[in-house]
Amino acid sequence: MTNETPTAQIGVTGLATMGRNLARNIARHGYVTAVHNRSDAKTKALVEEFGHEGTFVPGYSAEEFVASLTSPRTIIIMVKAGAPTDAVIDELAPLLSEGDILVDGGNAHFADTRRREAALRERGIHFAGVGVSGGEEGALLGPSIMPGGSEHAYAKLGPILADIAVDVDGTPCSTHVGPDGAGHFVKMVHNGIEYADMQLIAEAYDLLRHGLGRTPAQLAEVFESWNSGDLESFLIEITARVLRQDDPTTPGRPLVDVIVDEAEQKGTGRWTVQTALDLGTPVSGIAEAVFARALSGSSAQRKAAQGVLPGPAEVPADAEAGGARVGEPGGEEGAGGFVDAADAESFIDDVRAALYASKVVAYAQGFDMIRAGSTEYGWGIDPGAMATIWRGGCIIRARFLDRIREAYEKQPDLPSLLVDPYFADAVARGQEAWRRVVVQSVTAGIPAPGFSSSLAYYDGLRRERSSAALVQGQRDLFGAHTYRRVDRPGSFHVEWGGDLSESQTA
Ligand SMILES: NC(=O)C1=CN([C@@H]2O[C@H](COP(=O)(O)OP(=O)(O)OC[C@H]3O[C@@H](n4cnc5c(N)ncnc54)[C@H](OP(=O)(O)O)[C@@H]3O)[C@@H](O)[C@H]2O)C=CC1
Ligand SMILES: O=C(CO)[C@H](O)[C@H](O)COP(=O)(O)O
Repeated sequence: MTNETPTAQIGVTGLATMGRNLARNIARHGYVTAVHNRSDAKTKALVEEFGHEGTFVPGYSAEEFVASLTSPRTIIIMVKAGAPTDAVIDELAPLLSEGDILVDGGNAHFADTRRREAALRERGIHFAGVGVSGGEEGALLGPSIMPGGSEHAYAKLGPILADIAVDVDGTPCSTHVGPDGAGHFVKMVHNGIEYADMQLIAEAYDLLRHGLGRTPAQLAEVFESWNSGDLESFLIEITARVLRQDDPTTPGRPLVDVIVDEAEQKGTGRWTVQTALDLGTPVSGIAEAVFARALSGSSAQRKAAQGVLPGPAEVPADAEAGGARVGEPGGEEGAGGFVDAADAESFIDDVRAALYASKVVAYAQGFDMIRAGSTEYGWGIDPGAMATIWRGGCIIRARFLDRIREAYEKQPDLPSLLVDPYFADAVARGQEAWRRVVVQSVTAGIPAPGFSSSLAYYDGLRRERSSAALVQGQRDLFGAHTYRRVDRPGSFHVEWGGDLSESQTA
């Protein structure tokens, strides 16, 4: 324990990729920053390498770290989600006093945040679950921040977070989301949308590669051109960078062709889908993205199916392989694709339209889920404010978030983003192309679950009658589960095993 007078205005514990850069960002903004990590090496390295960037106060034990902070203390935890976060809270909480603010900036499950907030509130400690997005660079230069927790905690925390968040058009990408788990809930949905967006871009790439037989570097140009239109976004920008990159060990061989084609996941996309199932919100685009990652990783099943399950007979073998066999350079422009060279430009336009429309569906589903979560937990989340803070800093930052913000500003109770006049018109203009792309993907045997499920969702929303009437009839027949009628209120049942008369049950 140190006897020195505490000087640090804020502390960060957990100095790996995110915590280290977040601490540097805070210190660069003039805050005296206490830093601590379970193992000392990271603390020492931070102070040695970046000590000149601001005023850091290293703490080599939890006691020393806490003692270096002025009261009421504010501490940001930036460690692995789950048990490590609980371990850090358990170590810090006994050292804290009433009125101190403990912030979890990791990717915690919102239910854990609710539990932790309730437990710490009983001890007079304000616990704030804060979503942070932007990766390593964002943490340093300005992330998008989704703070949850009490108004009291936010009154102290808000100005610091606004200082370190990225700024778009004079507005910081940080705003109070709502109490207890609201911030981590919104961060989880952000990540679910991230999964969907990445899956859709990957499908667009797959279709273009196999449809046109172009090299990844040639496709990088397509994505670069898309990035100056309505698809402009961080994920499109980095897609072009990845596709342009050669294997550092073999110049001329595209990096994307030597990366193992099994997508990993830390869990936030899966949590989004699990939570959506509980809330009854159809986030089919996000679910397809999670399942596509799982299928990519089902190596035993994939290996067993290859060479056993046939693809479409009329598609040239070259197009199925897409000139993308590991170790081979990509095909020449127009060679080996399933699209005629003369139709290449219109195919590219169609894929762009399908990507845009599917992306609108993914965001529409994500925003529906935020509304459902907010209603369920009484958080009072403002969807337009979430679109505003996602415009910069985060992984899903995109030009069209401005349009989403405008849509919710005009109509805060918008039933679906898809019915906002701007998006309804944009999707309507692309829907024929979207349908053509889904048909082509099916015909060519190239899976595009994101494109096709988003289109099915769109059709499911817009059709006046759905096939669910038959499902209700089936449920009533086998289980007397009853159905509602279009022409009368109440619940009804048919005597299926008897005289087929209908009775009203409620
Ligand atoms: N990486 C990213 O792009 C993003 C990450 N996040 C989230 O931010 C948090 C930090 O992520 P990241 O920087 O990548 O680091 P990691 O998720 O890899 O976590 C490493 C840190 O956790 C600490 N830690 C692990 N177990 C324990 C434990 N039992 N007790 C105390 N400390 C422990 C490590 O300490 P030690 O050095 O001693 O091992 C280290 O400081 C995570 O919750 C992550 O999900 C959020 C947005 C983006
Ligand atoms: O939180 C993030 C960005 O906002 C991380 O990048 C995200 O956790 C990556 O997730 P996964 O490893 O599951 O793809």
